[in-house]
Amino acid sequence: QDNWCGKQGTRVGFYKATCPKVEHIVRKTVIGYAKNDPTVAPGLLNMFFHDCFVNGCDASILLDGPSTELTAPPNSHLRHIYKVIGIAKLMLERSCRGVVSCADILALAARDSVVLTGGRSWKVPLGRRDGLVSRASDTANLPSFTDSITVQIKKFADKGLNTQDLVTLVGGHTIGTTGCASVNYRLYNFNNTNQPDPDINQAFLPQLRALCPNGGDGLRRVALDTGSNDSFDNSYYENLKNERGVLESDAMLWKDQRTHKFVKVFLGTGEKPRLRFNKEFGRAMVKMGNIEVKTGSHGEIRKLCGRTNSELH
Ligand code: HEM
Ligand SMILES: [Ca+2]
Ligand SMILES: [Ca+2]
Repeated sequence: QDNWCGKQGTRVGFYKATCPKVEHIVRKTVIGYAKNDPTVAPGLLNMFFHDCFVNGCDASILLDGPSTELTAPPNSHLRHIYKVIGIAKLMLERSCRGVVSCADILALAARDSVVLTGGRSWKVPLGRRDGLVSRASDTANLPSFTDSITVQIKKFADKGLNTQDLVTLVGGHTIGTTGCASVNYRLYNFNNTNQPDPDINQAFLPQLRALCPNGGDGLRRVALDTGSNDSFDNSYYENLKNERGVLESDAMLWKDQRTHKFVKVFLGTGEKPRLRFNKEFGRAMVKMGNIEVKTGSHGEIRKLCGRTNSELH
């Protein structure tokens, strides 16, 4: 635990003197890719989460090579997202060589992705340094779509995030898709009952079955927020309420009192305090973005996001 510094490691405006164009360059790059490919914005957001939860927000997810995090199953749908960060890094090396970390580029790109899909912006504290290790096996502790609420709460608590942060951050599922492989088991033979998961809305079930046919291709993608997967809005929570959550871990948020109350708050029907999802999301992202951040003399500023500097010699 001594190779990272805690919460105060990052700050807004970290590159103000050394690379004033950093935000502009990252945003332009993200826009350039996202306008031709709807998987880019959700991919970048998902990638930032998977980076922060494994060895902290240190771009470990971007290191390439055999048995790195990127080769692990939870990240297999993110491989093509790597090039967006790679290009932004190339442009930044031209303007301000050796200054901006890949971890910070990913933090900015995740924010830009939310804004591009209609979410509210926030200021991103910067100053993360890039990590030196990336192991596929370390991704085993990422939250899974079959995790109970108790396990979900525990995994977030282990990273300093509370239950409200959990419900807020999983709201990232308002954009993007999942592979049918993470859904099929709910649709046809749930827990060896030969029946679907009873917590799926009866009218929604045939819709979902049509998208993920029995025995069909597990790589087929379906929206996580049905009807609104390209828009960063409240609809995800409406779907949870209507038993139209696609992942089992999402559907459980509505069933369990510990998380139910926060879903209700975002639907405007909960107890006080009244919180708005679009505002709370940015706040929770800043918190997630500070997980086990490396600063000072820890880590390095990579020259290429896919390789540690020592690998380049
Ligand atoms: C309990 C916590 C969570 C679980 C169990 C979970 C699970 C999943 C799963 C199974 C997928 C589909 C992946 C695939 O098909 O390969 C997914 C996608 C996604 N997740 Fe999560 N997730 C969680 C939290 C989060 C958080 C905190 C964020 C961001 C703040 C996030 C953002 C996303 C996004 C944007 C996608 C869509 C990716 C794409 O379209 O490429 N998730 N998640
Ligand atoms: Ca990491
Ligand atoms: Ca949505």
